[in-house]
Amino acid sequence: MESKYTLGMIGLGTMGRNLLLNMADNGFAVTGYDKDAKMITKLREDGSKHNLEAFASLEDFVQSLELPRRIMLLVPAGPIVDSVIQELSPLLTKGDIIIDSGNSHFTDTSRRALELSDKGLHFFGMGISGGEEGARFGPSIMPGGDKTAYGEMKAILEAVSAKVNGDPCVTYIGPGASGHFVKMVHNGIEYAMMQLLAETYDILKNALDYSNEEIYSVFEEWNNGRLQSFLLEVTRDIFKVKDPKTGGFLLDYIKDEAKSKGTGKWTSQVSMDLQLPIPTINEAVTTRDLSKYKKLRVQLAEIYPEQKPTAENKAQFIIELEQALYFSVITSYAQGLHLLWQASATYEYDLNLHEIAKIWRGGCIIRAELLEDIYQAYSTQPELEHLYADAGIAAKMQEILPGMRSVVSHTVQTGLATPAYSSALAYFDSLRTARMPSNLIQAQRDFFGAHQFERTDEEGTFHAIWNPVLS
Ligand SMILES: NC(=O)C1=CN([C@@H]2O[C@H](COP(=O)(O)OP(=O)(O)OC[C@H]3O[C@@H](n4cnc5c(N)ncnc54)[C@H](OP(=O)(O)O)[C@@H]3O)[C@@H](O)[C@H]2O)C=CC1
Ligand SMILES: O=C(CO)[C@H](O)[C@H](O)COP(=O)(O)O
Repeated sequence: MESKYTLGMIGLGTMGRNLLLNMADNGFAVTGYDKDAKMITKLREDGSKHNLEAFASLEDFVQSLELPRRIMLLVPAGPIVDSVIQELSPLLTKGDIIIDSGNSHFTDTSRRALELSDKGLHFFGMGISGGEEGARFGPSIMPGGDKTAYGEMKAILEAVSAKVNGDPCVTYIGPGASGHFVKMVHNGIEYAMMQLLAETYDILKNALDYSNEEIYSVFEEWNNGRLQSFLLEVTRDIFKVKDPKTGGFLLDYIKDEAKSKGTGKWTSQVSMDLQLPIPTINEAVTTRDLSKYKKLRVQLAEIYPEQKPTAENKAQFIIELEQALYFSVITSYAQGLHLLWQASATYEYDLNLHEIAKIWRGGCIIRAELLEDIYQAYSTQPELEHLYADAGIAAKMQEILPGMRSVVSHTVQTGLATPAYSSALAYFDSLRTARMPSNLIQAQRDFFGAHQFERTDEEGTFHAIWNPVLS
């Protein structure tokens, strides 16, 4: 068989099929393989219009590829990736490249890279964001790992990625599993923004008594300003979709129990391991989990009935709500980027935060107007530890802080649950506290467990006799 294809895709579902079509549109000769015969047929039908082929046999698929072979996986993350690699690797030649573009856990990626390098195969983990439309017309791409392999992929990735001001939304992220790590944190920020928008919907509906049409208009207006983002745009559009079955709004017929696939949870787990707090992202993960306790929530709603959280001055409240959302969105990015800052040092990823902000400006789910400011902040201060410390961001935070306090005060006073908003404010207030009450925690630990403490006026560790019974 003639080896004429530049890249082969395994997994022709939502992401794989669309990314392959994107590559074909960009002039690359590409081919696909899937264990599902329907997907092969579907791609073959597309193949008549594009420069691509699909194989039903893994052997034929592998033989059709030029050397070194570039094989991308877009199959469900987890054990399926291992089983595909196991089936595939005996068919490969030293120097071939496997690119895992799914949402794999970064520790799996580190392990797979080691296992495959023992066999002389290059492996790199690559995050892709943008969903179906992004994959088809231009995603944001986060490749990490083997730099030689990246060199072999660079031209294809730059061609298919989204572009902002002509710049491709792809960059070499760093060594090891850094690509998958950065994609995981991207998703953590995604969870926080989605939760904030859900809470905003709840506030507009319950504190302001807004209809779905009115909520659409508010989101439309905000999306024309500094809050412009892909997530606000799709959220806005949800408020005009009607249910063909009932004629009502589809949103009103969707169960209030949120699901997840794991990337948000992993972000929270890693942040705990690294002791780098990201409470707003954690709240977003936790609140999805809490939503599943529907029966308990219904029972407790009867025991603790809610008071009507109506806001008095609606015109003023809506201004403050826009400020509070902006404050919380800045905080979500700040937490994610702070986690990347810490991970870069701990895992020696050598991350370039300004490059990451740059490639998140287009194609991905968390693309937003704000990323332009974030990109500028990290461009001028590559060593910036925390976004809050940037002068431009600090000026914005100072201006919108009163609105943030006013909204959270209202929801707390009236019992409207806003876990992400509340945690964003508590995080901000803790981080801007020069002297925290943590001295008391240290005293408590030393009192009951002789865990020792450090003093403000002398180097060293100390233990005190707090309890005369033990003296
Ligand atoms: N959907 C999205 O918006 C995004 C998804 N991702 C990630 O991309 C990856 C793929 O997601 P997505 O495209 O949505 O998933 P899909 O389920 O739509 O597609 C996966 C495809 O892989 C096939 N497949 C499963 N096992 C094998 C195998 N052993 N050999 C060959 N093909 C196989 C599946 O077939 P079958 O259905 O018969 O099992 C299916 O056609 C996941 O890791 C996901 O988390 C990343 C960014 C965005
Ligand atoms: O990677 C993505 C976008 O960037 C996926 O759409 C995301 O994984 C969805 O996650 P979940 O199902 O946990 O909400």
